[in-house]
Amino acid sequence: MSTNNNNNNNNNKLVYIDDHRVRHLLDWDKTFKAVEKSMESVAAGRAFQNARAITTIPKTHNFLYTMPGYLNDSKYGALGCKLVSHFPENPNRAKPLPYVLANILLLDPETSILKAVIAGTDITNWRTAAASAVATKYLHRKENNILAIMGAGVQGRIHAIAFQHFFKFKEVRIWNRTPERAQKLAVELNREHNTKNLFVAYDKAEDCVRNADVIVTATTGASTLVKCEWIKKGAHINAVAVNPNNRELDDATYKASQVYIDNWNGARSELNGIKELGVEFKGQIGDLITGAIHPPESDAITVFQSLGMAVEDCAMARLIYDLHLSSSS
Ligand SMILES: NC(=O)C1=CN([C@@H]2O[C@H](COP(=O)(O)OP(=O)(O)OC[C@H]3O[C@@H](n4cnc5c(N)ncnc54)[C@H](O)[C@@H]3O)[C@@H](O)[C@H]2O)C=CC1
Ligand SMILES: O=C([O-])C1=[NH+]CCC1
Repeated sequence: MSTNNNNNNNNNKLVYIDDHRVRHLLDWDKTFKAVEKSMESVAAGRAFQNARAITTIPKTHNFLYTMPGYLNDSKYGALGCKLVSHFPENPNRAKPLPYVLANILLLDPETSILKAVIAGTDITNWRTAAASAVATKYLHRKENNILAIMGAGVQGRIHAIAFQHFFKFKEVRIWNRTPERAQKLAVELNREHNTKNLFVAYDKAEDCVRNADVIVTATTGASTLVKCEWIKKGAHINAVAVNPNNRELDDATYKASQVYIDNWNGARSELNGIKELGVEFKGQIGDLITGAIHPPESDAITVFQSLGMAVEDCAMARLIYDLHLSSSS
Protein backbone atom coordinates (compact mmCIF):
# COMPACT_ATOMS: atom_id res chain seq x y z
CA MET A 1 0.00 0.00 0.00
CA SER A 2 1.29 3.48 -0.61
CA THR A 3 0.86 4.50 3.04
CA ASN A 4 2.95 2.99 5.79
CA ASN A 5 4.26 0.16 3.71
CA ASN A 6 7.84 -0.66 2.93
CA ASN A 7 7.06 -2.75 -0.12
CA ASN A 8 7.16 0.10 -2.61
CA ASN A 9 8.48 -2.12 -5.42
CA ASN A 10 5.14 -3.82 -5.57
CA ASN A 11 3.02 -0.70 -5.43
CA ASN A 12 1.44 -0.94 -8.86
CA LYS A 13 1.06 -4.66 -9.19
CA LEU A 14 -2.31 -6.33 -8.66
CA VAL A 15 -1.77 -9.36 -6.46
CA TYR A 16 -3.95 -12.46 -6.09
CA ILE A 17 -3.47 -14.29 -2.81
CA ASP A 18 -5.14 -17.69 -3.00
CA ASP A 19 -6.55 -19.94 -0.25
CA HIS A 20 -3.41 -22.00 0.03
CA ARG A 21 -1.17 -18.95 0.51
CA VAL A 22 -3.62 -17.32 2.97
CA ARG A 23 -3.67 -20.50 5.06
CA HIS A 24 0.12 -20.53 5.13
CA LEU A 25 0.26 -16.90 6.33
CA LEU A 26 -2.51 -17.01 8.96
CA ASP A 27 -1.30 -16.87 12.56
CA TRP A 28 -3.50 -16.81 15.69
CA ASP A 29 -1.65 -14.13 17.65
CA LYS A 30 -1.44 -11.78 14.66
CA THR A 31 -5.13 -12.39 13.86
CA PHE A 32 -6.11 -11.61 17.46
CA LYS A 33 -4.19 -8.30 17.39
CA ALA A 34 -5.69 -7.27 14.02
CA VAL A 35 -9.23 -7.99 15.22
CA GLU A 36 -8.69 -6.33 18.60
CA LYS A 37 -7.33 -3.23 16.84
CA SER A 38 -10.27 -3.10 14.45
CA MET A 39 -12.78 -3.39 17.32
CA GLU A 40 -10.96 -0.65 19.21
CA SER A 41 -10.83 1.53 16.07
CA VAL A 42 -14.61 1.26 15.58
CA ALA A 43 -15.14 2.63 19.09
CA ALA A 44 -12.47 5.31 18.69
CA GLY A 45 -13.93 6.64 15.40
CA ARG A 46 -11.00 5.47 13.27
CA ALA A 47 -12.88 2.73 11.42
CA PHE A 48 -15.89 3.20 9.17
CA GLN A 49 -18.46 0.78 7.82
CA ASN A 50 -22.14 1.02 7.04
CA ALA A 51 -24.48 -1.88 7.65
CA ARG A 52 -23.73 -4.50 5.01
CA ALA A 53 -26.00 -4.98 2.01
CA ILE A 54 -27.66 -8.40 1.85
CA THR A 55 -28.65 -9.58 -1.64
CA THR A 56 -31.06 -12.50 -1.63
CA ILE A 57 -31.01 -14.78 -4.63
CA PRO A 58 -34.58 -15.52 -5.73
CA LYS A 59 -36.03 -19.03 -5.38
CA THR A 60 -33.12 -20.15 -3.19
CA HIS A 61 -32.03 -19.64 0.41
CA ASN A 62 -28.79 -18.11 -0.86
CA PHE A 63 -27.45 -14.70 0.20
CA LEU A 64 -24.58 -12.47 -0.84
CA TYR A 65 -23.34 -9.97 1.72
CA THR A 66 -21.36 -6.94 0.48
CA MET A 67 -19.10 -5.59 3.23
CA PRO A 68 -17.10 -2.41 2.47
CA GLY A 69 -14.97 -0.74 5.11
CA TYR A 70 -12.14 1.67 5.86
CA LEU A 71 -9.73 1.53 8.77
CA ASN A 72 -7.25 4.31 9.52
CA ASP A 73 -4.25 2.77 11.25
CA SER A 74 -0.50 2.74 10.63
CA LYS A 75 -0.27 -1.06 10.77
CA TYR A 76 -3.70 -2.38 9.81
CA GLY A 77 -5.02 0.61 7.81
CA ALA A 78 -6.94 -0.44 4.70
CA LEU A 79 -9.79 0.30 2.34
CA GLY A 80 -11.53 -2.82 1.15
CA CYS A 81 -14.66 -4.77 0.48
CA LYS A 82 -15.51 -8.37 1.30
CA LEU A 83 -18.02 -10.36 -0.74
CA VAL A 84 -19.24 -13.21 1.42
CA SER A 85 -21.98 -15.69 0.62
CA HIS A 86 -24.30 -18.04 2.50
CA PHE A 87 -25.13 -20.98 0.21
CA PRO A 88 -26.88 -23.57 2.42
CA GLU A 89 -26.75 -26.32 -0.19
CA ASN A 90 -22.97 -26.06 -0.65
CA PRO A 91 -22.07 -28.60 2.09
CA ASN A 92 -24.50 -31.14 0.54
CA ARG A 93 -22.93 -31.13 -2.93
CA ALA A 94 -21.31 -34.30 -4.25
CA LYS A 95 -18.04 -32.41 -3.79
CA PRO A 96 -18.90 -30.44 -0.60
CA LEU A 97 -18.15 -26.72 -0.45
CA PRO A 98 -18.34 -24.45 2.60
CA TYR A 99 -21.68 -22.88 3.52
CA VAL A 100 -19.82 -19.55 3.86
CA LEU A 101 -17.41 -18.51 1.06
CA ALA A 102 -15.62 -15.16 0.82
CA ASN A 103 -13.26 -13.00 -1.22
CA ILE A 104 -11.77 -9.64 -0.25
CA LEU A 105 -10.83 -6.72 -2.52
CA LEU A 106 -8.05 -4.57 -1.06
CA LEU A 107 -7.71 -1.01 -2.44
CA ASP A 108 -5.03 1.62 -1.99
CA PRO A 109 -6.56 4.00 0.58
CA GLU A 110 -4.98 7.06 -1.11
CA THR A 111 -5.83 6.38 -4.75
CA SER A 112 -8.47 3.61 -4.56
CA ILE A 113 -6.41 1.52 -7.02
CA LEU A 114 -7.11 -2.21 -6.60
CA LYS A 115 -4.05 -3.73 -4.91
CA ALA A 116 -5.10 -7.29 -4.19
CA VAL A 117 -7.80 -9.89 -4.44
CA ILE A 118 -7.51 -12.15 -1.42
CA ALA A 119 -9.23 -15.48 -0.78
CA GLY A 120 -11.40 -14.61 2.21
CA THR A 121 -12.95 -17.85 3.46
CA ASP A 122 -10.23 -18.79 5.94
CA ILE A 123 -9.78 -15.15 6.89
CA THR A 124 -13.50 -15.00 7.71
CA ASN A 125 -13.31 -18.15 9.81
CA TRP A 126 -10.19 -17.14 11.72
CA ARG A 127 -11.22 -13.55 12.36
CA THR A 128 -14.68 -14.65 13.57
CA ALA A 129 -13.15 -17.00 16.13
CA ALA A 130 -10.62 -14.30 17.07
CA ALA A 131 -13.47 -11.78 17.55
CA SER A 132 -15.12 -14.21 20.00
CA ALA A 133 -11.76 -14.60 21.76
CA VAL A 134 -11.34 -10.81 22.06
CA ALA A 135 -14.89 -10.54 23.45
CA THR A 136 -14.15 -13.35 25.92
CA LYS A 137 -10.94 -11.65 27.03
CA TYR A 138 -12.80 -8.42 27.89
CA LEU A 139 -16.05 -9.93 29.22
CA HIS A 140 -14.91 -13.04 31.06
CA ARG A 141 -11.96 -12.17 33.28
CA LYS A 142 -12.18 -15.39 35.26
CA GLU A 143 -11.22 -19.04 35.26
CA ASN A 144 -11.71 -20.80 31.97
CA ASN A 145 -12.23 -24.44 32.83
CA ILE A 146 -15.03 -25.64 30.58
CA LEU A 147 -15.84 -24.49 27.06
CA ALA A 148 -19.09 -25.66 25.42
CA ILE A 149 -19.38 -25.46 21.65
CA MET A 150 -22.81 -25.86 20.06
CA GLY A 151 -22.36 -26.85 16.42
CA ALA A 152 -19.58 -28.97 14.94
CA GLY A 153 -19.38 -27.20 11.57
CA VAL A 154 -16.67 -24.85 10.29
CA GLN A 155 -17.20 -22.24 13.00
CA GLY A 156 -17.48 -24.82 15.78
CA ARG A 157 -14.17 -26.38 14.74
CA ILE A 158 -12.28 -23.09 14.35
CA HIS A 159 -13.60 -21.78 17.70
CA ALA A 160 -12.41 -24.97 19.43
CA ILE A 161 -8.93 -24.50 17.95
CA ALA A 162 -8.71 -20.76 18.59
CA PHE A 163 -10.01 -20.96 22.17
CA GLN A 164 -7.58 -23.73 23.02
CA HIS A 165 -4.78 -21.61 21.61
CA PHE A 166 -5.75 -18.51 23.63
CA PHE A 167 -7.30 -19.84 26.83
CA LYS A 168 -6.25 -23.47 27.43
CA PHE A 169 -9.55 -24.84 28.75
CA LYS A 170 -9.45 -28.06 30.79
CA GLU A 171 -12.40 -29.51 28.86
CA VAL A 172 -13.81 -28.54 25.47
CA ARG A 173 -17.31 -29.94 24.99
CA ILE A 174 -18.85 -30.26 21.56
CA TRP A 175 -22.53 -30.78 20.81
CA ASN A 176 -24.06 -31.19 17.36
CA ARG A 177 -27.59 -31.91 16.16
CA THR A 178 -26.24 -35.13 14.64
CA PRO A 179 -24.09 -36.56 17.47
CA GLU A 180 -21.82 -38.50 15.07
CA ARG A 181 -20.52 -35.21 13.72
CA ALA A 182 -19.61 -33.99 17.23
CA GLN A 183 -17.88 -37.30 17.95
CA LYS A 184 -15.91 -37.13 14.70
CA LEU A 185 -14.77 -33.58 15.45
CA ALA A 186 -13.75 -34.46 19.02
CA VAL A 187 -11.66 -37.39 17.77
CA GLU A 188 -9.98 -35.24 15.08
CA LEU A 189 -9.20 -32.41 17.51
CA ASN A 190 -7.79 -34.78 20.16
CA ARG A 191 -5.56 -36.30 17.48
CA GLU A 192 -4.42 -32.87 16.21
CA HIS A 193 -3.70 -31.64 19.75
CA ASN A 194 -2.13 -34.90 20.84
CA THR A 195 -4.67 -35.20 23.69
CA LYS A 196 -7.00 -38.01 24.74
CA ASN A 197 -10.01 -36.47 26.42
CA LEU A 198 -9.60 -32.71 26.10
CA PHE A 199 -12.28 -32.50 23.38
CA VAL A 200 -15.42 -34.40 24.39
CA ALA A 201 -18.59 -34.96 22.37
CA TYR A 202 -21.89 -34.52 24.22
CA ASP A 203 -25.14 -36.02 22.95
CA LYS A 204 -27.43 -33.74 24.96
CA ALA A 205 -27.34 -29.95 24.62
CA GLU A 206 -28.22 -29.51 28.31
CA ASP A 207 -25.33 -31.68 29.51
CA CYS A 208 -22.97 -29.77 27.24
CA VAL A 209 -24.01 -26.33 28.51
CA ARG A 210 -24.48 -26.98 32.26
CA ASN A 211 -21.50 -25.76 34.27
CA ALA A 212 -19.66 -24.37 31.22
CA ASP A 213 -17.68 -21.17 31.82
CA VAL A 214 -17.80 -20.09 28.19
CA ILE A 215 -20.32 -21.13 25.52
CA VAL A 216 -20.10 -20.72 21.74
CA THR A 217 -23.23 -21.13 19.59
CA ALA A 218 -22.40 -21.57 15.91
CA THR A 219 -25.03 -23.39 13.90
CA THR A 220 -26.91 -22.51 10.74
CA GLY A 221 -30.28 -23.58 12.16
CA ALA A 222 -33.03 -21.42 13.64
CA SER A 223 -33.77 -23.75 16.57
CA THR A 224 -33.38 -22.83 20.23
CA LEU A 225 -30.35 -24.71 21.54
CA VAL A 226 -29.53 -23.08 24.87
CA LYS A 227 -31.93 -22.51 27.76
CA CYS A 228 -31.33 -19.89 30.41
CA GLU A 229 -31.87 -22.32 33.28
CA TRP A 230 -28.83 -24.37 32.14
CA ILE A 231 -26.40 -21.44 32.17
CA LYS A 232 -24.02 -21.01 35.07
CA LYS A 233 -23.87 -17.62 36.87
CA GLY A 234 -21.09 -15.49 35.41
CA ALA A 235 -20.82 -17.53 32.20
CA HIS A 236 -19.99 -15.84 28.90
CA ILE A 237 -21.66 -16.73 25.59
CA ASN A 238 -20.32 -16.00 22.12
CA ALA A 239 -23.39 -16.13 19.84
CA VAL A 240 -21.79 -16.39 16.44
CA ALA A 241 -24.62 -17.46 14.13
CA VAL A 242 -25.97 -14.78 11.84
CA ASN A 243 -29.54 -15.61 11.05
CA PRO A 244 -32.56 -13.28 10.93
CA ASN A 245 -34.59 -15.93 12.79
CA ASN A 246 -31.81 -16.41 15.29
CA ARG A 247 -33.06 -18.35 18.28
CA GLU A 248 -30.01 -20.37 19.37
CA LEU A 249 -30.37 -18.71 22.79
CA ASP A 250 -33.83 -18.66 24.29
CA ASP A 251 -35.52 -15.32 25.03
CA ALA A 252 -34.95 -15.74 28.77
CA THR A 253 -31.19 -15.90 28.19
CA TYR A 254 -31.16 -12.58 26.34
CA LYS A 255 -33.37 -10.99 28.99
CA ALA A 256 -31.17 -12.27 31.83
CA SER A 257 -27.87 -11.29 30.18
CA GLN A 258 -25.74 -8.24 29.49
CA VAL A 259 -25.59 -8.26 25.69
CA TYR A 260 -22.68 -6.70 23.76
CA ILE A 261 -22.27 -6.22 20.01
CA ASP A 262 -19.42 -5.61 17.59
CA ASN A 263 -20.86 -2.50 15.88
CA TRP A 264 -23.91 -0.27 16.15
CA ASN A 265 -24.57 0.09 12.40
CA GLY A 266 -24.79 -3.67 11.98
CA ALA A 267 -26.86 -4.12 15.15
CA ARG A 268 -29.43 -1.52 14.04
CA SER A 269 -29.79 -3.29 10.74
CA GLU A 270 -29.67 -6.97 11.76
CA LEU A 271 -30.48 -7.41 15.45
CA ASN A 272 -34.04 -6.09 15.69
CA GLY A 273 -35.31 -9.52 16.79
CA ILE A 274 -33.28 -9.20 19.99
CA LYS A 275 -34.19 -5.54 20.51
CA GLU A 276 -37.87 -6.52 20.26
CA LEU A 277 -37.42 -8.63 23.40
CA GLY A 278 -36.75 -5.36 25.24
CA VAL A 279 -33.01 -6.03 25.45
CA GLU A 280 -30.77 -2.93 25.48
CA PHE A 281 -27.30 -3.60 24.12
CA LYS A 282 -24.66 -2.56 26.66
CA GLY A 283 -22.17 -1.41 24.02
CA GLN A 284 -19.57 -2.51 21.52
CA ILE A 285 -16.64 -4.74 22.45
CA GLY A 286 -14.45 -1.85 21.26
CA ASP A 287 -16.02 0.39 23.93
CA LEU A 288 -14.69 -2.02 26.56
CA ILE A 289 -11.24 -1.91 24.94
CA THR A 290 -11.11 1.91 24.88
CA GLY A 291 -12.54 2.10 28.41
CA ALA A 292 -15.62 4.07 27.25
CA ILE A 293 -17.77 1.56 29.15
CA HIS A 294 -16.99 -0.51 32.23
CA PRO A 295 -16.81 -4.31 32.27
CA PRO A 296 -19.87 -6.10 33.74
CA GLU A 297 -20.04 -7.39 37.32
CA SER A 298 -18.36 -10.75 37.61
CA ASP A 299 -21.51 -12.82 38.26
CA ALA A 300 -23.40 -11.39 35.24
CA ILE A 301 -24.16 -13.67 32.32
CA THR A 302 -22.74 -11.95 29.25
CA VAL A 303 -23.48 -12.43 25.55
CA PHE A 304 -21.33 -11.27 22.66
CA GLN A 305 -23.79 -11.14 19.75
CA SER A 306 -21.34 -11.35 16.86
CA LEU A 307 -22.26 -10.13 13.38
CA GLY A 308 -18.81 -9.84 11.81
CA MET A 309 -17.35 -6.52 10.66
CA ALA A 310 -16.01 -5.31 7.32
CA VAL A 311 -13.21 -3.49 9.11
CA GLU A 312 -12.01 -6.76 10.67
CA ASP A 313 -11.71 -8.08 7.13
CA CYS A 314 -9.90 -4.92 6.01
CA ALA A 315 -7.38 -5.22 8.85
CA MET A 316 -6.90 -8.92 8.09
CA ALA A 317 -6.50 -8.25 4.35
CA ARG A 318 -3.83 -5.64 5.06
CA LEU A 319 -2.06 -8.05 7.43
CA ILE A 320 -2.08 -10.90 4.91
CA TYR A 321 -1.07 -8.58 2.03
CA ASP A 322 1.93 -7.23 3.96
CA LEU A 323 2.96 -10.73 5.11
CA HIS A 324 2.63 -12.00 1.54
CA LEU A 325 4.78 -9.22 0.08
CA SER A 326 7.41 -9.37 2.79
CA SER A 327 7.85 -13.13 2.49
CA SER A 328 7.75 -13.35 -1.30
CA SER A 329 10.09 -10.46 -2.18
N1 LIG B 1 -20.48 -13.67 13.25
C1 LIG B 1 -19.69 -13.82 12.20
O1 LIG B 1 -18.80 -13.01 11.96
C2 LIG B 1 -19.86 -14.99 11.31
C3 LIG B 1 -20.89 -15.85 11.53
N2 LIG B 1 -21.04 -16.97 10.77
C4 LIG B 1 -22.19 -17.81 11.09
O2 LIG B 1 -21.76 -19.01 11.70
C5 LIG B 1 -22.78 -19.99 11.55
C6 LIG B 1 -22.16 -21.34 11.26
O3 LIG B 1 -21.48 -21.30 10.02
P1 LIG B 1 -20.55 -22.51 9.57
O4 LIG B 1 -19.95 -23.14 10.75
O5 LIG B 1 -19.66 -21.95 8.51
O6 LIG B 1 -21.61 -23.50 8.91
P2 LIG B 1 -21.47 -25.09 8.73
O7 LIG B 1 -22.42 -25.46 7.66
O8 LIG B 1 -20.05 -25.47 8.58
O9 LIG B 1 -21.97 -25.69 10.12
C7 LIG B 1 -23.32 -25.55 10.51
C8 LIG B 1 -23.63 -26.40 11.72
O10 LIG B 1 -25.00 -26.13 12.08
C9 LIG B 1 -25.64 -27.37 12.38
N3 LIG B 1 -27.09 -27.21 12.15
C10 LIG B 1 -27.74 -26.95 11.00
N4 LIG B 1 -29.06 -26.82 11.22
C11 LIG B 1 -29.26 -26.99 12.55
C12 LIG B 1 -30.39 -26.94 13.40
N5 LIG B 1 -31.62 -26.69 12.92
N6 LIG B 1 -30.22 -27.14 14.72
C13 LIG B 1 -29.00 -27.37 15.21
N7 LIG B 1 -27.87 -27.42 14.45
C14 LIG B 1 -28.00 -27.22 13.15
C15 LIG B 1 -24.99 -28.38 11.46
O11 LIG B 1 -25.11 -29.67 12.01
C16 LIG B 1 -23.52 -27.89 11.48
O12 LIG B 1 -22.81 -28.45 12.55
C17 LIG B 1 -23.71 -19.45 10.46
O13 LIG B 1 -24.91 -19.01 11.09
C18 LIG B 1 -22.97 -18.26 9.89
O14 LIG B 1 -23.82 -17.23 9.49
C19 LIG B 1 -20.14 -17.31 9.81
C20 LIG B 1 -19.08 -16.47 9.54
C21 LIG B 1 -18.88 -15.24 10.25
O1 LIG C 1 -19.07 -11.26 8.82
C1 LIG C 1 -19.14 -12.18 8.00
O2 LIG C 1 -18.24 -12.44 7.20
C2 LIG C 1 -20.33 -13.00 7.99
N1 LIG C 1 -21.26 -12.86 8.86
C3 LIG C 1 -22.33 -13.77 8.62
C4 LIG C 1 -21.92 -14.56 7.47
C5 LIG C 1 -20.61 -14.05 7.07
